Amino acid sequence: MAAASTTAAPATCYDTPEGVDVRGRYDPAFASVLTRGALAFVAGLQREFRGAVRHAMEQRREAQRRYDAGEPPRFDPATRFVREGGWRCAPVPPAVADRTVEITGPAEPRKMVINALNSGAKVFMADFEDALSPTWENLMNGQVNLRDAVAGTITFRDAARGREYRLNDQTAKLFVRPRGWHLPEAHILIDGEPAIGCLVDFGLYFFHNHAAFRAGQGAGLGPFFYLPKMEHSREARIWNGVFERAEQTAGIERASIRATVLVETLPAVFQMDEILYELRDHSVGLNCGRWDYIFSYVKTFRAHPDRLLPDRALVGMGQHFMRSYSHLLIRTCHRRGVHAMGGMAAQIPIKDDAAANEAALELVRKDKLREVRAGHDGTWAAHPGLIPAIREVFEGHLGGRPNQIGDAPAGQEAATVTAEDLIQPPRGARTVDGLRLNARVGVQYLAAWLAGSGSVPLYNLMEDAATAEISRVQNWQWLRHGAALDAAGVEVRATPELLARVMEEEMARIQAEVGRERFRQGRYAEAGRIFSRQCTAPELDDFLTLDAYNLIVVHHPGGASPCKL
Ligand SMILES: CC(=O)SCCNC(=O)CCNC(=O)[C@H](O)C(C)(C)COP(=O)(O)OP(=O)(O)OC[C@H]1O[C@@H](n2cnc3c(N)ncnc32)[C@H](O)[C@@H]1OP(=O)(O)O
Ligand SMILES: O=CC(=O)O
Ligand SMILES: [Mg+2]
Repeated sequence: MAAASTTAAPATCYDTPEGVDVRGRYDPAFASVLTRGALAFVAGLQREFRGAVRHAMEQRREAQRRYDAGEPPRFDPATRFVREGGWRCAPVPPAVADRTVEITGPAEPRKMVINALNSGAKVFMADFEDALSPTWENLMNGQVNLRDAVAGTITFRDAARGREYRLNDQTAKLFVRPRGWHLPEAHILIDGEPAIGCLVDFGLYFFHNHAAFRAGQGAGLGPFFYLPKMEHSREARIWNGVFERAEQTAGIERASIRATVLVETLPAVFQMDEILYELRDHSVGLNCGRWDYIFSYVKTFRAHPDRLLPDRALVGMGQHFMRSYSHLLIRTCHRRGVHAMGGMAAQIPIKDDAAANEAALELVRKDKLREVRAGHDGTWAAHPGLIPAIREVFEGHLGGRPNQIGDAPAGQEAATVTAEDLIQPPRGARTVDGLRLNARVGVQYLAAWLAGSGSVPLYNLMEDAATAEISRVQNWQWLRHGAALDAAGVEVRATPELLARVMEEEMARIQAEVGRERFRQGRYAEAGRIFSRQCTAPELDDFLTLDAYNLIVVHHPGGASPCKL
């Protein structure tokens, strides 16, 4: 037997519990969050809840079969007692009573996390979802960033600009958004199956941060979360179970964890009371996730030619179905004593054109004024440069109060919102220019996502997975139903041949805009092929990011398993 070495060799693989295999690249920083204890916690969650998640995903498919057959989403007669009951959610945690402006952004890069926490917003929603491309590097760096942020030790040095980043004395409160239920985490296998992505995001973050968060940011409560893309209250029930299990494991009081659910699918708007009811001890409100909501409208009505959307740029909060959704959400939240959060205006600051910048800011102001007047308690900002204007609108309206949860409803409109209002088709023109813009934006977003960036500025707007999805499914819908499109006064049909021509021209335009070299080195050609295939697929892919996920999975033999051989 060889003599044992006196100096221990540095670890090069993860220390994993029974049944867990980590296939992502080894990195000592990642190993500091992928500890044996944390992985055992994630595995425990997966083992307890995987059956319920599988069932919920099957129920989504079953519901879609009904929508395809002509039955629209509706309020469930079986849960009328929940909608009509006089129950309320747990009181709002004092630490987050004021959520007038929430900045959002990906959990990686590190500099952005520091900027968001220092931005002057009340809350920072750190995103593992729409704004983050779920590469192994992004996810694990994101966990490291958040751990250091909660500890208050996060710093960053931008060597090229000679700039140091560190936290201010006053920072935003942290909410974390894990991925949706549908996304796997292929770099971590549990009992031979890919882990459920959101349980990895939630589990690692909760395990490492619950104590520091409650002692610091949460004033005894927390951690706080945003929960995306749910379609039914049974999915909220699973989250509630996950929270209870986490609280028990950590030995902290029940109802410590709090979460805001994004109402961003059409089926979920008919389930808002039921979702809040399932999470009533863990809830801190609902949010109007407008971009995924529009995406979901197309998905839900994919089989119905009488539900075609107009050009993407025309589907705003002014459309009747969107206004109805926002009013009903506000009324529902306030009846139950929690925040009704507004959504994201897509405009971002425009650096090189003062007039265009002022026009963009004015659109953001108008959007926020509509929200606060309707009764929203707070809203989202995509960029730190928007925060002063948004604060001014919200704080001006609220006059020093942290929220308007207890106010009388702003109008009668919400009291009379019907199922018909919620699904009324949006109005406006459908054009070949709209088809083109969808292609140009969809391809550039997908190229960025494949290269690791999940939120990008394109044509002076913020684009993320939710906005890009609208571009994809709208083109698919128009082609699927041979929509009549306006081309400078001439009507043309949306066909695969038209899309092929448009794609060729738009790919050339993208190359001209980004430059030949960047185009060649980027993943534009690959993104173009994927986007064309998705727009012409006989069956609509459920998610752009699910279809493309395999292209960003990188398995490393130096992960955990070889060390166990
Ligand atoms: C549909 C939904 O789900 S919406 C929610 C999900 N989407 C998002 O969260 C999008 C968030 N926003 C962003 O990612 C960015 O603002 C983008 C990609 C749109 C634009 O980013 P950039 O091109 O870097 O903007 P820009 O160059 O103007 O940035 C200026 C500074 O602001 C910082 N910044 C910009 N946006 C943010 C943000 N959301 N959070 C923190 N810092 C930010 C940049 O880091 C940069 O900092 P620096 O001066 O220290 O270098
Ligand atoms: O997540 C937010 C949305 O609009 O989608
Ligand atoms: Mg969304």
